[in-house]
Amino acid sequence: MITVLPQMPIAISAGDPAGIGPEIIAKAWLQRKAQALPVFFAVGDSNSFAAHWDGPVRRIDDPADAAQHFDEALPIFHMHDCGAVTPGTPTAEGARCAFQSLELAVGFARAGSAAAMVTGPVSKTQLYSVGFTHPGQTEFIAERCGVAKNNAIMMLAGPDLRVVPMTTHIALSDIGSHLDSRLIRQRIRATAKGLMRDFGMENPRIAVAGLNPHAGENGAMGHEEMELFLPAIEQLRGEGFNVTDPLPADTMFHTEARAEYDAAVCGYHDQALIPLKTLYFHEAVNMTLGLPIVRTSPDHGTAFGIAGRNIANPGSMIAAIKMARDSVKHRKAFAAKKVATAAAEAKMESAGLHGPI
Ligand SMILES: NC(=O)C1=CN([C@@H]2O[C@H](COP(=O)(O)OP(=O)(O)OC[C@H]3O[C@@H](n4cnc5c(N)ncnc54)[C@H](O)[C@@H]3O)[C@@H](O)[C@H]2O)C=CC1
Ligand SMILES: NCC(=O)COP(=O)(O)O
Repeated sequence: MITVLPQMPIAISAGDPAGIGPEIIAKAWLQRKAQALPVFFAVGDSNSFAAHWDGPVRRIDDPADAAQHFDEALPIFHMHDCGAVTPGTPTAEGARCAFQSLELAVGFARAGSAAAMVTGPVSKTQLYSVGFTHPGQTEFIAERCGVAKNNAIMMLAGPDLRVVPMTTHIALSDIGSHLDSRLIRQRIRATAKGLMRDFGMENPRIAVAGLNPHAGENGAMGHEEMELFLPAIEQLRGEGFNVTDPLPADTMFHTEARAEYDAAVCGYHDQALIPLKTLYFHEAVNMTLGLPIVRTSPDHGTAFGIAGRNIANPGSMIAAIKMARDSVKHRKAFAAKKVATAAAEAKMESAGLHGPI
């Protein structure tokens, strides 16, 4: 007899209840069939969804029940009542709710009761005001997963462009003191490994953006490229990674240039995110590489200014759900390949075929 296992759902933290998170999750659910989306459930206060949407919801208290309701209603793992929600007007109670839904969704993914997690948009200002001490969700999730923050990579991915900021949510004036050769090596190495594991690439091509105009113009416009970037790049090439020299950042994002690499590793947040969001705002996904779990997110924020008006575009949320699903598949294939390679190695070993000929 064939046992049909229930579909493992994806957990989506609702984000700030006063932002567009609940609306885009609901709109993604409405498009579940047209977009062939996998089963997912929201994690949050089911009442806060009612402030944005009057469609069908079903409270669940076990992720395993999401699949049986998904056709008829949006499954919501209801945490507790988070107070009155006015779209567009964030509150401290709402921020605590967002924090808690994030924590719960990480737990579901870590426990294996969700196949992956997608995070709804949160406001950093709001989270900081209720005691959130991490720069962003990326670092929080990394910590909860026991991953050093430098090995958790924020990658934003659109149809033909993936970007990684080596420094994330810090002031421009602090970038110089954060960037060193070790961080550059960690970021590039983890990016390449993440592309292999989460995107099924064999030998990813990494383009490195110089920090200074014209990538420093041989030291005339800055020394970081020669003193920090090149030594790190040389070492990574020695380890077998496919990495460019630092490239002038202003000319590496046009159509033909993008075809030359699989990910652009950039010095700082806006150097990476401006080209990506300009090209693909409603299609791009924020994905954390280097975690034991799969985590994706829409590329945009809470958009308080349009919350409650039913005009939020769910494109990036839908892309985030699809990317999470695809990444789970890639990870399974990657793990299977590793097992097959290890088995072949063991066979060679036992047949005495290893060692010098
Ligand atoms: N992944 C996350 O949780 C992120 C959170 N944020 C947070 O969001 C808050 C607001 O940040 P902003 O810089 O204003 O960025 P934002 O992405 O919330 O909004 C920027 C602009 O894009 C529009 N917009 C955003 N998403 C949209 C959508 N799905 N459909 C239609 N229009 C959309 C907004 O109305 C606004 O005009 C901040 O507190 C920030 O910390 C920002 C980026 C990512
Ligand atoms: N600008 C990207 C962003 O804010 C996402 O950060 P995170 O909360 O996913 O770490």
